[in-house]
Amino acid sequence: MRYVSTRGNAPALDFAGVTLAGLASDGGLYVPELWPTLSPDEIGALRGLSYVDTAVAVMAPFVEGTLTREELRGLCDAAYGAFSHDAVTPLVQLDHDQWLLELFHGPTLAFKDVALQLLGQLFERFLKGSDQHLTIVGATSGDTGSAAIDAVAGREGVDIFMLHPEGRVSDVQRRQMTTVGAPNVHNIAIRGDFDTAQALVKAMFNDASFAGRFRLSAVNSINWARLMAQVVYYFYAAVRLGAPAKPVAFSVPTGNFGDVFAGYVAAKMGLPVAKLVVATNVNDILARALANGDYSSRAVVPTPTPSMDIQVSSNFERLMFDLGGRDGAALAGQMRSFEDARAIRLTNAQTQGAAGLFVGERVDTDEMALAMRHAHERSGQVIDPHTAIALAAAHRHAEEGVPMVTLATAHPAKFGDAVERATGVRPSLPPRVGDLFDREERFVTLDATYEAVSDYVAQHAVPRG
Ligand SMILES: Cc1ncc(COP(=O)(O)O)c(C=O)c1O
Ligand SMILES: N[C@@H](CCOP(=O)(O)O)C(=O)O
Repeated sequence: MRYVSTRGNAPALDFAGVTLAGLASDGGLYVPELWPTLSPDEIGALRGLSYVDTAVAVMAPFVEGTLTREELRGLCDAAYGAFSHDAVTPLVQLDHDQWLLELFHGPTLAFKDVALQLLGQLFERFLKGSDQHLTIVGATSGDTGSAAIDAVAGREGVDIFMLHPEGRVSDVQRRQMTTVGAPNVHNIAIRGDFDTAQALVKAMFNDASFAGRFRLSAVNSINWARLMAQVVYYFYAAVRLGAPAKPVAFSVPTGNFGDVFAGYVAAKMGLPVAKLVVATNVNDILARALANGDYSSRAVVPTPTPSMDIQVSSNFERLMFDLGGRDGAALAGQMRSFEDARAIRLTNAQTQGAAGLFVGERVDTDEMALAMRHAHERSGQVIDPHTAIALAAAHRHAEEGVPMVTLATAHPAKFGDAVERATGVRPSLPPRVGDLFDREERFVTLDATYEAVSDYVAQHAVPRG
Protein backbone atom coordinates (compact mmCIF):
# COMPACT_ATOMS: atom_id res chain seq x y z
CA MET A 1 0.00 0.00 0.00
CA ARG A 2 1.28 3.46 -0.93
CA TYR A 3 0.18 6.74 0.61
CA VAL A 4 -0.11 10.14 -1.08
CA SER A 5 -0.31 13.64 0.34
CA THR A 6 -3.57 15.60 0.18
CA ARG A 7 -1.57 18.56 -1.18
CA GLY A 8 -0.03 16.56 -4.03
CA ASN A 9 3.55 17.73 -3.61
CA ALA A 10 5.25 15.27 -1.28
CA PRO A 11 6.78 11.88 -2.05
CA ALA A 12 4.43 8.87 -1.89
CA LEU A 13 5.44 6.65 1.05
CA ASP A 14 4.81 3.14 2.30
CA PHE A 15 3.12 2.41 5.63
CA ALA A 16 6.32 2.59 7.70
CA GLY A 17 7.19 5.86 5.97
CA VAL A 18 3.87 7.56 6.75
CA THR A 19 3.86 6.28 10.32
CA LEU A 20 7.27 7.78 11.05
CA ALA A 21 6.67 10.97 9.03
CA GLY A 22 3.32 11.99 10.54
CA LEU A 23 2.72 15.09 8.42
CA ALA A 24 3.66 15.20 4.71
CA SER A 25 6.54 17.49 3.73
CA ASP A 26 4.19 19.73 1.68
CA GLY A 27 2.05 20.38 4.77
CA GLY A 28 -0.61 17.89 3.64
CA LEU A 29 -1.92 14.74 5.27
CA TYR A 30 -1.25 11.25 3.99
CA VAL A 31 -4.09 9.06 2.71
CA PRO A 32 -4.01 5.65 1.00
CA GLU A 33 -3.59 5.90 -2.77
CA LEU A 34 -6.71 3.70 -3.12
CA TRP A 35 -9.31 2.65 -0.57
CA PRO A 36 -9.06 -1.11 -0.05
CA THR A 37 -12.42 -2.89 0.10
CA LEU A 38 -13.85 -5.89 1.91
CA SER A 39 -16.62 -7.83 0.17
CA PRO A 40 -19.93 -8.51 1.97
CA ASP A 41 -18.76 -12.10 2.54
CA GLU A 42 -15.50 -10.90 4.04
CA ILE A 43 -17.38 -8.48 6.29
CA GLY A 44 -19.84 -11.21 7.31
CA ALA A 45 -16.89 -13.42 8.22
CA LEU A 46 -15.83 -10.88 10.86
CA ARG A 47 -18.88 -11.73 12.98
CA GLY A 48 -17.79 -13.49 16.17
CA LEU A 49 -14.11 -12.69 15.72
CA SER A 50 -12.17 -11.28 18.67
CA TYR A 51 -11.17 -7.62 18.58
CA VAL A 52 -7.59 -8.51 17.66
CA ASP A 53 -8.68 -10.84 14.84
CA THR A 54 -11.02 -8.11 13.54
CA ALA A 55 -8.18 -5.59 13.74
CA VAL A 56 -5.87 -7.81 11.70
CA ALA A 57 -8.51 -8.42 9.01
CA VAL A 58 -9.42 -4.73 8.71
CA MET A 59 -5.92 -3.24 8.89
CA ALA A 60 -3.99 -5.84 6.84
CA PRO A 61 -4.58 -4.10 3.48
CA PHE A 62 -3.23 -0.80 4.87
CA VAL A 63 0.07 -2.31 6.03
CA GLU A 64 0.59 -4.57 3.00
CA GLY A 65 4.20 -4.53 1.85
CA THR A 66 5.42 -3.40 5.29
CA LEU A 67 4.08 -5.88 7.85
CA THR A 68 2.91 -9.48 7.50
CA ARG A 69 -0.42 -10.48 9.06
CA GLU A 70 1.49 -12.35 11.77
CA GLU A 71 3.60 -9.29 12.58
CA LEU A 72 0.46 -7.15 12.68
CA ARG A 73 -1.23 -9.67 14.98
CA GLY A 74 1.76 -9.59 17.38
CA LEU A 75 1.57 -5.80 17.58
CA CYS A 76 -2.21 -5.85 18.10
CA ASP A 77 -1.90 -8.50 20.83
CA ALA A 78 0.59 -6.29 22.65
CA ALA A 79 -1.48 -3.12 22.15
CA TYR A 80 -4.89 -4.48 23.14
CA GLY A 81 -3.59 -6.68 25.96
CA ALA A 82 -3.39 -3.43 27.96
CA PHE A 83 -7.19 -2.95 27.86
CA SER A 84 -9.29 -3.74 30.93
CA HIS A 85 -12.25 -5.24 28.98
CA ASP A 86 -11.91 -8.52 27.05
CA ALA A 87 -13.99 -7.11 24.20
CA VAL A 88 -11.63 -4.07 24.04
CA THR A 89 -14.51 -1.89 22.73
CA PRO A 90 -17.75 -3.38 24.15
CA LEU A 91 -21.25 -2.42 23.00
CA VAL A 92 -23.85 -1.45 25.61
CA GLN A 93 -27.55 -1.30 24.72
CA LEU A 94 -29.45 1.83 25.79
CA ASP A 95 -32.84 1.05 24.28
CA HIS A 96 -34.28 -0.83 21.31
CA ASP A 97 -32.09 0.72 18.60
CA GLN A 98 -29.67 2.93 20.57
CA TRP A 99 -26.24 1.63 21.55
CA LEU A 100 -23.07 2.94 23.15
CA LEU A 101 -19.70 1.76 21.90
CA GLU A 102 -17.41 2.05 24.92
CA LEU A 103 -14.00 3.09 23.72
CA PHE A 104 -12.51 4.02 27.08
CA HIS A 105 -11.20 0.75 28.51
CA GLY A 106 -7.56 1.52 27.69
CA PRO A 107 -4.88 2.72 30.10
CA THR A 108 -5.78 6.44 29.97
CA LEU A 109 -9.58 6.02 29.83
CA ALA A 110 -10.27 7.58 26.41
CA PHE A 111 -10.74 6.33 22.84
CA LYS A 112 -7.29 7.65 21.94
CA ASP A 113 -5.76 4.57 23.58
CA VAL A 114 -7.21 2.33 20.86
CA ALA A 115 -4.94 3.93 18.28
CA LEU A 116 -2.08 5.17 20.41
CA GLN A 117 -1.33 1.86 22.12
CA LEU A 118 -0.85 0.44 18.63
CA LEU A 119 1.12 3.47 17.44
CA GLY A 120 3.57 3.01 20.35
CA GLN A 121 4.13 -0.59 19.16
CA LEU A 122 4.55 0.55 15.55
CA PHE A 123 7.15 3.18 16.46
CA GLU A 124 9.14 0.59 18.39
CA ARG A 125 8.92 -1.89 15.50
CA PHE A 126 9.99 0.62 12.84
CA LEU A 127 12.83 2.09 14.92
CA LYS A 128 14.24 -1.30 15.95
CA GLY A 129 17.87 -1.67 14.90
CA SER A 130 18.08 1.92 13.67
CA ASP A 131 20.06 4.65 15.38
CA GLN A 132 17.36 7.24 14.64
CA HIS A 133 16.04 9.22 17.59
CA LEU A 134 12.41 10.25 17.18
CA THR A 135 11.21 13.67 18.38
CA ILE A 136 7.44 13.50 18.71
CA VAL A 137 5.66 16.84 18.85
CA GLY A 138 1.96 16.86 19.58
CA ALA A 139 -0.94 19.07 20.61
CA THR A 140 -3.76 18.02 22.88
CA SER A 141 -7.05 19.38 24.10
CA GLY A 142 -6.86 16.75 26.80
CA ASP A 143 -6.97 13.11 25.78
CA THR A 144 -4.45 12.60 22.99
CA GLY A 145 -1.73 13.90 25.31
CA SER A 146 -2.11 11.32 28.05
CA ALA A 147 -2.72 8.45 25.64
CA ALA A 148 0.38 9.31 23.60
CA ILE A 149 2.50 9.79 26.69
CA ASP A 150 1.36 6.45 28.09
CA ALA A 151 2.23 4.79 24.78
CA VAL A 152 5.81 6.09 24.58
CA ALA A 153 6.88 6.98 28.15
CA GLY A 154 10.21 5.39 28.95
CA ARG A 155 10.70 3.96 25.43
CA GLU A 156 14.24 4.24 24.11
CA GLY A 157 14.95 6.34 21.05
CA VAL A 158 11.91 8.60 21.50
CA ASP A 159 11.20 11.95 23.17
CA ILE A 160 7.69 13.38 23.31
CA PHE A 161 6.84 17.09 23.56
CA MET A 162 3.13 17.58 24.26
CA LEU A 163 1.46 21.00 24.10
CA HIS A 164 -1.79 21.58 25.96
CA PRO A 165 -3.79 24.80 26.37
CA GLU A 166 -3.18 26.16 29.87
CA GLY A 167 -6.29 25.91 32.08
CA ARG A 168 -8.43 24.39 29.33
CA VAL A 169 -8.17 20.69 30.08
CA SER A 170 -9.77 18.89 33.03
CA ASP A 171 -7.67 18.30 36.19
CA VAL A 172 -7.68 14.57 35.55
CA GLN A 173 -6.60 15.04 31.94
CA ARG A 174 -3.76 17.40 32.93
CA ARG A 175 -2.53 15.20 35.73
CA GLN A 176 -2.57 12.12 33.50
CA MET A 177 0.06 13.92 31.42
CA THR A 178 2.03 15.89 33.95
CA THR A 179 2.51 13.24 36.64
CA VAL A 180 4.33 10.84 34.32
CA GLY A 181 7.91 10.98 35.56
CA ALA A 182 9.70 9.40 32.56
CA PRO A 183 12.61 11.60 31.39
CA ASN A 184 11.57 11.36 27.71
CA VAL A 185 8.21 13.09 28.45
CA HIS A 186 8.09 16.91 28.13
CA ASN A 187 4.79 18.64 28.92
CA ILE A 188 4.25 22.21 27.76
CA ALA A 189 1.25 24.30 28.81
CA ILE A 190 0.82 27.12 26.31
CA ARG A 191 -0.90 30.41 26.95
CA GLY A 192 -3.42 29.90 24.15
CA ASP A 193 -6.10 27.53 22.88
CA PHE A 194 -5.87 24.09 21.25
CA ASP A 195 -6.02 25.46 17.70
CA THR A 196 -2.94 27.57 18.43
CA ALA A 197 -1.16 24.55 19.90
CA GLN A 198 -2.00 22.50 16.82
CA ALA A 199 -0.81 25.29 14.51
CA LEU A 200 2.49 25.50 16.42
CA VAL A 201 3.03 21.77 15.97
CA LYS A 202 2.34 21.97 12.22
CA ALA A 203 4.67 24.99 11.98
CA MET A 204 7.55 22.92 13.39
CA PHE A 205 6.98 20.29 10.68
CA ASN A 206 6.75 22.97 7.98
CA ASP A 207 9.91 24.82 9.11
CA ALA A 208 12.51 23.14 6.89
CA SER A 209 15.48 24.23 8.97
CA PHE A 210 13.90 23.05 12.25
CA ALA A 211 12.56 19.82 10.75
CA GLY A 212 15.99 19.18 9.20
CA ARG A 213 17.66 19.15 12.62
CA PHE A 214 15.37 16.57 14.26
CA ARG A 215 13.63 13.35 13.19
CA LEU A 216 10.13 14.72 13.84
CA SER A 217 7.05 12.56 14.14
CA ALA A 218 3.40 13.03 15.05
CA VAL A 219 1.00 11.31 17.40
CA ASN A 220 -2.01 13.44 16.55
CA SER A 221 -4.53 12.12 14.09
CA ILE A 222 -2.63 13.87 11.32
CA ASN A 223 -0.65 10.60 11.53
CA TRP A 224 -2.43 8.11 9.25
CA ALA A 225 -1.75 5.15 11.56
CA ARG A 226 -4.00 6.77 14.20
CA LEU A 227 -7.01 6.75 11.90
CA MET A 228 -6.33 3.29 10.54
CA ALA A 229 -6.55 1.79 14.02
CA GLN A 230 -9.85 3.62 14.67
CA VAL A 231 -11.51 2.13 11.55
CA VAL A 232 -11.50 -1.26 13.26
CA TYR A 233 -14.13 -0.53 15.90
CA TYR A 234 -16.69 0.59 13.31
CA PHE A 235 -16.47 -2.90 11.76
CA TYR A 236 -16.37 -4.59 15.16
CA ALA A 237 -19.59 -2.87 16.27
CA ALA A 238 -21.46 -3.00 12.98
CA VAL A 239 -21.09 -6.74 12.39
CA ARG A 240 -22.44 -7.37 15.88
CA LEU A 241 -25.53 -5.32 14.99
CA GLY A 242 -26.31 -7.03 11.69
CA ALA A 243 -23.86 -5.74 9.06
CA PRO A 244 -23.36 -6.41 6.23
CA ALA A 245 -27.07 -7.33 5.83
CA LYS A 246 -28.18 -4.34 7.90
CA PRO A 247 -26.82 -0.78 7.69
CA VAL A 248 -25.76 0.79 10.97
CA ALA A 249 -25.60 4.51 11.87
CA PHE A 250 -22.98 6.12 14.11
CA SER A 251 -22.98 9.34 16.12
CA VAL A 252 -19.51 10.66 16.85
CA PRO A 253 -18.48 13.46 19.23
CA THR A 254 -16.20 15.45 16.98
CA GLY A 255 -13.30 17.86 17.35
CA ASN A 256 -10.40 17.19 15.03
CA PHE A 257 -12.58 15.07 12.68
CA GLY A 258 -10.31 12.05 13.17
CA ASP A 259 -12.72 9.61 14.78
CA VAL A 260 -15.56 10.29 12.37
CA PHE A 261 -13.21 10.23 9.38
CA ALA A 262 -12.32 6.69 10.44
CA GLY A 263 -16.05 5.92 10.04
CA TYR A 264 -15.91 7.35 6.53
CA VAL A 265 -12.96 5.07 5.76
CA ALA A 266 -14.97 2.09 7.01
CA ALA A 267 -17.78 3.09 4.64
CA LYS A 268 -15.33 3.46 1.74
CA MET A 269 -14.09 -0.05 2.54
CA GLY A 270 -17.60 -1.43 2.05
CA LEU A 271 -19.16 -1.35 5.53
CA PRO A 272 -22.84 -0.42 5.15
CA VAL A 273 -22.93 2.79 7.18
CA ALA A 274 -26.42 4.37 7.17
CA LYS A 275 -25.26 7.74 8.47
CA LEU A 276 -22.39 9.44 10.29
CA VAL A 277 -23.66 12.08 12.72
CA VAL A 278 -20.92 14.65 13.28
CA ALA A 279 -21.77 15.94 16.76
CA THR A 280 -20.11 19.18 17.86
CA ASN A 281 -20.44 21.41 20.89
CA VAL A 282 -20.91 25.17 20.37
CA ASN A 283 -17.54 25.26 18.60
CA ASP A 284 -19.50 24.24 15.56
CA ILE A 285 -17.39 24.88 12.45
CA LEU A 286 -18.04 21.33 11.25
CA ALA A 287 -21.79 21.47 11.78
CA ARG A 288 -21.89 24.71 9.76
CA ALA A 289 -19.62 23.36 7.04
CA LEU A 290 -21.77 20.27 6.59
CA ALA A 291 -25.03 22.22 6.69
CA ASN A 292 -24.19 24.85 4.07
CA GLY A 293 -20.54 24.70 3.02
CA ASP A 294 -19.52 27.57 5.35
CA TYR A 295 -16.10 26.43 6.55
CA SER A 296 -15.18 29.41 8.70
CA SER A 297 -13.38 29.37 11.99
CA ARG A 298 -14.42 31.51 14.97
CA ALA A 299 -12.83 32.09 18.37
CA VAL A 300 -12.81 28.94 20.48
CA VAL A 301 -15.34 29.01 23.34
CA PRO A 302 -14.33 26.97 26.42
CA THR A 303 -16.99 24.37 27.32
CA PRO A 304 -17.44 21.38 29.68
CA THR A 305 -16.35 19.25 26.69
CA PRO A 306 -12.79 20.62 26.44
CA SER A 307 -11.50 17.90 24.12
CA MET A 308 -13.89 19.17 21.44
CA ASP A 309 -13.07 22.86 21.88
CA ILE A 310 -11.56 23.03 18.41
CA GLN A 311 -12.30 25.23 15.41
CA VAL A 312 -9.70 24.00 12.95
CA SER A 313 -10.27 20.28 12.41
CA SER A 314 -7.17 18.82 10.82
CA ASN A 315 -8.75 15.76 9.31
CA PHE A 316 -11.46 17.64 7.46
CA GLU A 317 -8.72 18.21 4.88
CA ARG A 318 -8.68 14.48 4.18
CA LEU A 319 -12.41 14.51 3.46
CA MET A 320 -12.18 17.64 1.30
CA PHE A 321 -9.42 15.94 -0.72
CA ASP A 322 -11.33 12.72 -1.23
CA LEU A 323 -14.65 14.37 -2.10
CA GLY A 324 -13.00 17.02 -4.25
CA GLY A 325 -11.71 14.47 -6.76
CA ARG A 326 -8.30 13.94 -5.08
CA ASP A 327 -6.85 17.00 -6.79
CA GLY A 328 -3.82 17.87 -4.63
CA ALA A 329 -3.05 21.21 -6.31
CA ALA A 330 -6.65 22.43 -5.95
CA LEU A 331 -6.81 21.31 -2.34
CA ALA A 332 -3.48 23.00 -1.55
CA GLY A 333 -4.94 26.25 -2.92
CA GLN A 334 -8.10 25.83 -0.86
CA MET A 335 -6.11 25.19 2.32
CA ARG A 336 -3.88 28.22 1.66
CA SER A 337 -7.02 30.38 1.41
CA PHE A 338 -8.32 28.89 4.64
CA GLU A 339 -5.02 29.47 6.44
CA ASP A 340 -5.01 33.13 5.26
CA ALA A 341 -8.67 34.07 5.77
CA ARG A 342 -9.78 31.39 8.30
CA ALA A 343 -12.88 31.06 6.10
CA ILE A 344 -13.70 29.39 2.79
CA ARG A 345 -16.73 27.97 1.03
CA LEU A 346 -16.62 24.27 0.23
CA THR A 347 -17.10 23.33 -3.42
CA ASN A 348 -20.36 21.77 -4.61
CA ALA A 349 -18.63 18.41 -5.01
CA GLN A 350 -17.45 18.61 -1.39
CA THR A 351 -20.79 19.64 0.12
CA GLN A 352 -22.88 17.27 -1.98
CA GLY A 353 -20.45 14.39 -1.48
CA ALA A 354 -20.49 14.90 2.29
CA ALA A 355 -24.29 15.14 2.37
CA GLY A 356 -24.56 11.54 1.16
CA LEU A 357 -23.21 10.19 4.44
CA PHE A 358 -22.59 12.93 7.00
CA VAL A 359 -24.96 15.10 8.95
CA GLY A 360 -23.66 17.78 11.31
CA GLU A 361 -25.33 18.56 14.65
CA ARG A 362 -24.51 21.31 17.13
CA VAL A 363 -25.38 20.48 20.74
CA ASP A 364 -25.19 23.14 23.44
CA THR A 365 -24.24 22.67 27.08
CA ASP A 366 -27.83 22.41 28.39
CA GLU A 367 -28.73 19.73 25.84
CA MET A 368 -25.52 17.92 26.71
CA ALA A 369 -26.40 17.93 30.44
CA LEU A 370 -29.93 16.70 29.68
CA ALA A 371 -28.54 13.81 27.63
CA MET A 372 -26.30 12.83 30.56
CA ARG A 373 -29.25 12.96 32.94
CA HIS A 374 -31.52 10.91 30.65
CA ALA A 375 -28.85 8.26 30.05
CA HIS A 376 -28.51 7.91 33.81
CA GLU A 377 -32.20 7.96 34.72
CA ARG A 378 -33.57 5.90 31.83
CA SER A 379 -30.75 3.48 31.04
CA GLY A 380 -28.64 3.49 34.22
CA GLN A 381 -25.57 4.68 32.29
CA VAL A 382 -23.22 7.35 33.61
CA ILE A 383 -21.67 8.88 30.50
CA ASP A 384 -19.06 11.58 30.00
CA PRO A 385 -19.95 15.01 28.55
CA HIS A 386 -18.36 14.32 25.12
CA THR A 387 -20.35 11.13 24.75
CA ALA A 388 -23.45 13.07 25.83
CA ILE A 389 -22.98 15.55 22.98
CA ALA A 390 -23.08 12.65 20.53
CA LEU A 391 -25.97 10.93 22.27
CA ALA A 392 -28.08 14.10 22.11
CA ALA A 393 -27.28 14.34 18.39
CA ALA A 394 -28.04 10.63 17.90
CA HIS A 395 -31.56 11.08 19.28
CA ARG A 396 -32.26 13.66 16.57
CA HIS A 397 -31.54 11.01 13.93
CA ALA A 398 -33.17 7.92 15.43
CA GLU A 399 -34.74 5.82 12.68
CA GLU A 400 -36.89 2.75 13.32
CA GLY A 401 -34.99 -0.44 12.54
CA VAL A 402 -31.59 1.20 12.05
CA PRO A 403 -29.19 0.58 14.94
CA MET A 404 -27.61 3.85 16.05
CA VAL A 405 -24.25 3.56 17.78
CA THR A 406 -22.99 6.50 19.84
CA LEU A 407 -19.25 6.45 20.33
CA ALA A 408 -18.49 6.73 24.05
CA THR A 409 -15.11 8.38 23.82
CA ALA A 410 -14.10 8.95 27.42
CA HIS A 411 -14.63 7.49 30.88
CA PRO A 412 -16.98 9.74 32.89
CA ALA A 413 -14.46 10.01 35.74
CA LYS A 414 -12.21 12.14 33.52
CA PHE A 415 -14.87 14.86 33.79
CA GLY A 416 -16.19 14.20 37.30
CA ASP A 417 -17.35 17.77 37.99
CA ALA A 418 -19.50 18.06 34.85
CA VAL A 419 -20.96 14.59 35.35
CA GLU A 420 -21.83 15.29 38.98
CA ARG A 421 -23.46 18.60 38.06
CA ALA A 422 -25.71 16.89 35.51
CA THR A 423 -26.52 13.62 37.25
CA GLY A 424 -25.71 14.03 40.94
CA VAL A 425 -23.35 11.05 40.63
CA ARG A 426 -19.60 11.42 41.12
CA PRO A 427 -17.93 8.69 39.05
CA SER A 428 -14.83 7.29 40.73
CA LEU A 429 -11.54 6.90 38.95
CA PRO A 430 -10.68 3.28 38.12
CA PRO A 431 -7.90 1.86 40.35
CA ARG A 432 -5.31 1.98 37.54
CA VAL A 433 -5.26 5.79 37.74
CA GLY A 434 -6.51 6.08 41.32
CA ASP A 435 -3.49 7.85 42.88
CA LEU A 436 -3.40 10.58 40.23
CA PHE A 437 -3.99 13.37 42.72
CA ASP A 438 -1.15 12.24 45.00
CA ARG A 439 1.53 12.37 42.31
CA GLU A 440 3.83 15.31 41.62
CA GLU A 441 3.22 17.33 38.43
CA ARG A 442 5.97 18.36 36.01
CA PHE A 443 5.42 20.81 33.13
CA VAL A 444 6.57 24.18 31.82
CA THR A 445 4.33 27.05 30.77
CA LEU A 446 5.26 28.98 27.62
CA ASP A 447 3.86 31.81 25.55
CA ALA A 448 2.01 30.55 22.48
CA THR A 449 4.67 31.78 20.07
CA TYR A 450 6.63 29.76 17.57
CA GLU A 451 9.95 31.05 18.96
CA ALA A 452 9.16 30.12 22.56
CA VAL A 453 7.96 26.62 21.74
CA SER A 454 10.44 25.67 19.02
CA ASP A 455 13.37 26.96 21.13
CA TYR A 456 12.22 24.86 24.07
CA VAL A 457 11.92 21.76 21.91
CA ALA A 458 15.29 22.42 20.25
CA GLN A 459 16.99 22.74 23.65
CA HIS A 460 15.62 19.42 24.93
CA ALA A 461 15.42 17.21 21.81
CA VAL A 462 18.11 14.89 20.45
CA PRO A 463 19.35 16.11 17.03
CA ARG A 464 19.53 13.80 14.01
CA GLY A 465 22.71 11.70 14.02
C1 LIG B 1 -13.32 12.47 24.74
C2 LIG B 1 -13.21 12.95 23.35
N1 LIG B 1 -14.28 12.90 22.55
C3 LIG B 1 -14.24 13.34 21.29
C4 LIG B 1 -13.09 13.88 20.75
C5 LIG B 1 -13.11 14.34 19.33
O1 LIG B 1 -12.48 13.39 18.50
P1 LIG B 1 -11.85 13.84 17.11
O2 LIG B 1 -10.82 14.88 17.44
O3 LIG B 1 -11.23 12.60 16.57
O4 LIG B 1 -12.94 14.38 16.30
C6 LIG B 1 -11.94 13.95 21.54
C7 LIG B 1 -10.65 14.51 21.03
O5 LIG B 1 -10.20 14.29 20.01
C8 LIG B 1 -11.99 13.45 22.86
O6 LIG B 1 -10.90 13.45 23.62
N1 LIG C 1 -9.40 16.19 21.27
C1 LIG C 1 -8.05 15.90 20.99
C2 LIG C 1 -7.40 16.92 20.12
C3 LIG C 1 -6.31 16.32 19.30
O1 LIG C 1 -6.90 15.42 18.43
P1 LIG C 1 -6.13 14.30 17.62
O2 LIG C 1 -7.12 13.19 17.54
O3 LIG C 1 -5.78 14.88 16.34
O4 LIG C 1 -4.91 13.87 18.36
C4 LIG C 1 -7.29 15.63 22.27
O5 LIG C 1 -7.86 15.01 23.14
O6 LIG C 1 -6.17 16.02 22.45
